[in-house]
Amino acid sequence: MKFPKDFMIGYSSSPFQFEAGIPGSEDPNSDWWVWVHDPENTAAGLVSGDLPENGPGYWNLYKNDHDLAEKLGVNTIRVGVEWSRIFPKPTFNVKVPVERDENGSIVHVDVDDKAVERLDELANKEAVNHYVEMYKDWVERGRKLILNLYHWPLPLWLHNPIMVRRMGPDRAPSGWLNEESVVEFAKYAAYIAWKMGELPVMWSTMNEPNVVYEQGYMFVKGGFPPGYLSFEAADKARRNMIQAHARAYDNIKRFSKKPVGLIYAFQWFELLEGPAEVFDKFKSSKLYYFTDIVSKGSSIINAEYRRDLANRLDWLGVNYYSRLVYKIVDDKPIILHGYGFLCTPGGISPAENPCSDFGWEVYPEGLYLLLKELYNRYGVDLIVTENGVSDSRDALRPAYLVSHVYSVWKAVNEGIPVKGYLHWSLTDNYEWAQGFRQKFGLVMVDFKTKKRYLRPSALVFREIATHNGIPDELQHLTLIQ
Ligand SMILES: OC[C@@H]1[C@@H](O)[C@H](O)[C@@H](O)c2[nH]c(CCc3ccccc3)c[n+]21
Repeated sequence: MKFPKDFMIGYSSSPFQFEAGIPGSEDPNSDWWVWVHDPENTAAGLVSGDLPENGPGYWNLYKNDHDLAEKLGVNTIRVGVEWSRIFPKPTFNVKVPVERDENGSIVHVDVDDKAVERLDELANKEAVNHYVEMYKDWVERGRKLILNLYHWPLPLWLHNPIMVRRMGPDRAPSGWLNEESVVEFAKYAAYIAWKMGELPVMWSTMNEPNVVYEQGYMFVKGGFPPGYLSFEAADKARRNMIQAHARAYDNIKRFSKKPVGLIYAFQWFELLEGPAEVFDKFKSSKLYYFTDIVSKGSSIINAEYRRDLANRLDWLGVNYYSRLVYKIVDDKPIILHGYGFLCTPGGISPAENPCSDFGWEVYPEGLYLLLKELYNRYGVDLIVTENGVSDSRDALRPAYLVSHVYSVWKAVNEGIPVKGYLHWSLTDNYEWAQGFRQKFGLVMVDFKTKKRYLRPSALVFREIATHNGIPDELQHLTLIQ
């Protein structure tokens, strides 16, 4: 079972979860930083109390991890740049032309050469140069880099989550709830494309915008900032993030010819029983809303076509971990516990699939079904930009890895243009509100010594990467045929 010769195999990471760990690498200027250090959040059990400054230390140890990645046969990594490191101070004063339509939507932001030069004066040059140094180290090994501009933290001057939680979004810097975030994001995106355009083979504007507004304003028990329950706020954040993606897309294109995509949190939505047409409508409105709009310009809910939002998806990053299982009762979708993300940690689902330490059901079939559905819906190149399992004993991961790679291979073999498989992740890292208790690494990290240790799955991964597919002698591990 071989992939095409230029197939991308590797891992994904994010700045906030991997960079800090060695003294001097801290970035205290983001909403997530203050959020996980907030004593009230810790006392309330919203966050774990673990701190990112005790993390894997990629900011300083990047050469070691790149060496390790090479040894494991990695040819591509998806990484990020932290907005709050680049612009620790507000960029509002760099004025750029903004055009609105009759409804006040931001349809155009024009960040030109003069504007990026002025942003360059505001930028934290030490951070900029360090990112260039880190990522050049990888690219100069003749390997590929995919650069994602936003993976959840916002600069404090844009979003103060403690103030929002205490005083409400109208009397605090409210992040994605405020339309100015659209303009500031477009400026930040343009600046990075101008400054680092030579490094990546492809761009992504955002990682999982849906998780940011769902966890921040709806499922507020998950411990995401600002933990402010409001469906209206979730809607507003979603609207602004859609616009921010589109305006960033336009401005990256001014400074770079590389493809610009979006990395999104998908689950396989499975219907156990009930009318399929009701379920498909539900899926379109829930799962495909954001990507429908940035590819087709409209969605099942927003039928009004937005030319300024359409055709802004050169490629689609698919983050897949598990499924969500529903039944339809009186035309209403009811989610079934025990399956998918609602499984019991360390338990077994009703379908007899094992569940991870995080309580996520192992369901590799879902990745194949999802890739097929996404290609039929959007017709763009796909990359599995995240897939992995929280598994401290490495008991599930060998079969999890081979089975999901098999699902990708099956899709590729049917002509679906999946261009890569990036595992989540190379090393253990800081799992947001969960801190260090979830272990997603192929490689274990001793967070006291920062030493890295290969889990057995790292060797399984190496066999797959160096073989560029699943070697015959590993096919017994796949849970699916
Ligand atoms: O939870 C593992 C990883 C995170 O470490 C990544 O930063 C994030 O991109 C990511 N997304 C998902 C799937 C969606 C999800 C997010 C948060 C909580 C539960 C599910 C899993 N993960």
